[in-house]
Amino acid sequence: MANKRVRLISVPFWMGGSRAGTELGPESIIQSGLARQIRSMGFELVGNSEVNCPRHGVLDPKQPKTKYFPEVKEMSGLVGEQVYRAVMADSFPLILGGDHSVSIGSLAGLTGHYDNLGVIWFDAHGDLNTEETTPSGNMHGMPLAIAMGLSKFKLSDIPGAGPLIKKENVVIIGARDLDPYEKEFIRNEGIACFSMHDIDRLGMKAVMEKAIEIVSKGTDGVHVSFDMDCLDPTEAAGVGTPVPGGISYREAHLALELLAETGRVTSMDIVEVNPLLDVGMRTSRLAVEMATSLLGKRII
Ligand SMILES: NC(=[NH2+])NCCC[C@H](N)C(=O)O
Ligand SMILES: [Mn+2]
Ligand SMILES: [Mn+2]
Repeated sequence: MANKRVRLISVPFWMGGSRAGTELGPESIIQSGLARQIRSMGFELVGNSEVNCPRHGVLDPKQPKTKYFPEVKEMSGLVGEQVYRAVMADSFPLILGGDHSVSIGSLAGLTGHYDNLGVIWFDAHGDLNTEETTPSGNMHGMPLAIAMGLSKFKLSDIPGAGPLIKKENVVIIGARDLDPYEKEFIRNEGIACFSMHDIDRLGMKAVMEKAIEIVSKGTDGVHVSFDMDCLDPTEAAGVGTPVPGGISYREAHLALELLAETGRVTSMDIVEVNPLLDVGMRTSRLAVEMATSLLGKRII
């Protein structure tokens, strides 16, 4: 990778998933050796900051379809600011969640700089729900919809955010638990979604080649959003919404190694690690491996 400066941005936030534990994710990932490993790969760690996001919230019974909305919005603004600053200082933002609503902030900050950002969304889920379609009211099921401008709450409602993410610049990888509206939307809008079926059928190498082609076409940056629940729960148990039949350890490494080789990835977030649900620190350690693989770590 060309950019040798990495900035770690910790976001201890849980309210997008309405379940405590993901606020402990960043600390646990760092404790698993992330900074040391990044440095030993020859990167300069230019910062390691924590976003001062809301830690507690009160559920508003009148807003069951957008739980903890004020907190999610506040967090997104704060994350966006730090991500934007990192990009402007010519460093690679590596954002540690937190639940997946953290990516609303990542994308707000990134679009402040990139006009035509490509996004690869590794996830068991689509995260394409809106306040109209959500089965849970949990906002970690909505970030991709918000980023594309499908919900009432739009990326552009966050100060500093730039243009919405374009549908043709998005690729979802690892999906296996989509809600009815999400399926319909993916089909009707022709969103590139490589489900577990596609990974089984084509193999991860072919899937990644197609995905890379899609996010590279005409884009000025590529963001990788890595929801740890894309992985099989036997590898990554420490997530709030595990779904059987996920991406294997080797498939995940291959995917991220192929992305690293392109030299086009400009930012990453790693989300949904919940140390309270983990087996030891396995999921956190795996998160470190995912990050270093994307940054270019190789076996030989
Ligand atoms: N980032 C996640 N883990 N999202 C899970 C979303 C689950 C479900 N689709 C929902 O909207 O509630
Ligand atoms: Mn997700
Ligand atoms: Mn998920």
